[in-house]
Amino acid sequence: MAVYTRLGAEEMARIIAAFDVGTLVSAKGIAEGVSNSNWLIETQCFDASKRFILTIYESRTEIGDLPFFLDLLDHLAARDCPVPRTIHDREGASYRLHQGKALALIEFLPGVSVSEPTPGQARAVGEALAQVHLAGRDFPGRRANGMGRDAWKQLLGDCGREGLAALDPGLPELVERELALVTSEWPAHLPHSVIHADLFPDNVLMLGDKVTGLIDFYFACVDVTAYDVAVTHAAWCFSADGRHFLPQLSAALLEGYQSLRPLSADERTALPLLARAASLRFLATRAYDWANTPADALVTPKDPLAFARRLAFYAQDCNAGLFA
Ligand SMILES: Nc1ncnc2c1ncn2[C@@H]1O[C@H](COP(=O)(O)OP(=O)(O)O)[C@@H](O)[C@H]1O
Ligand SMILES: N[C@@H](CCOP(=O)(O)O)C(=O)O
Repeated sequence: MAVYTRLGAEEMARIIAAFDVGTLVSAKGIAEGVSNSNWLIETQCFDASKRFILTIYESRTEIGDLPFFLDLLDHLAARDCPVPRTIHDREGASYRLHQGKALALIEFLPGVSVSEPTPGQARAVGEALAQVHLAGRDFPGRRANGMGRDAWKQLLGDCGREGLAALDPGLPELVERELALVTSEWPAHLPHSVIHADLFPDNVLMLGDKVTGLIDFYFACVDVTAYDVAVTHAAWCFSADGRHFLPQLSAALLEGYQSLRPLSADERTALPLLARAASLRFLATRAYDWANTPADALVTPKDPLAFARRLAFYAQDCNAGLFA
């Protein structure tokens, strides 16, 4: 469930009236998602019925970052990437403030998030990711990766050796070794670009093999481009529990990506390390949330060990050639 902010019907109608989208017909809270509050909004504009997503940004999204995220959506949409456009209000602003929180109205896109992707779907996601990387090249916005190496160190440090060992006795040693490795060998020389940084299946809307929407750009930033390929690989090419690597999905994802943006030899060489880094990043947030989510919270924390298993997989010598 992700509706943290309660809005009465009249209040919702006043919010929607600030946009030139017709009159409010219905507003349904959306259960999926964990970070922000989302509603599916239906309006009537002359004879046409229209749908939008209203998002109220909660504590994890900095208001100062919204121009980067929302301008990026408009930039990518204008270059035919399958991302939702932001609906600007009657004064031309991409977000508004409401009782101290920011809110935005976003184009509704059709499609569903798949939970057991096929190779055809993985290929399409690889293509869509490359499309974003290429279309983002002339985006002028800048945002550092707030969930980069320093953040992983902080989050994993906060968990402590005992906290990690409570999840799995071998975890402290694995984390210590891998954190030292990815920090000392981080390939800062590789090309940078705008990256999504969280392109999991639940952030991709699809109809059959077609990507109809890439959503949830709220970790987007400028970072090593191939790191985004590694994040997407870790997110899509394993069973959800991380126990099984799915080689057909891996081949299809990389093929789709490279059909639009071929990886350089240096990027391919760095991908095994970047995949270990990507696994650490999600292990870090999940381990932290596992220990720190209050028991009565309306959110189910995600399993950190699913990413510890991916990390152990990518770290095996026999898998170093995975991206060759
Ligand atoms: N533009 C959109 N079009 C259609 N559905 C959307 C759109 N944006 C979000 N959603 C729906 O809202 C849910 C939560 O959105 P998301 O941005 O992932 O929230 P959170 O940031 O809380 O994770 C998605 O799983 C999807 O069902
Ligand atoms: N994709 C991350 C969780 C990020 O949450 P989101 O709802 O904002 O996408 C994970 O799986 O750990």
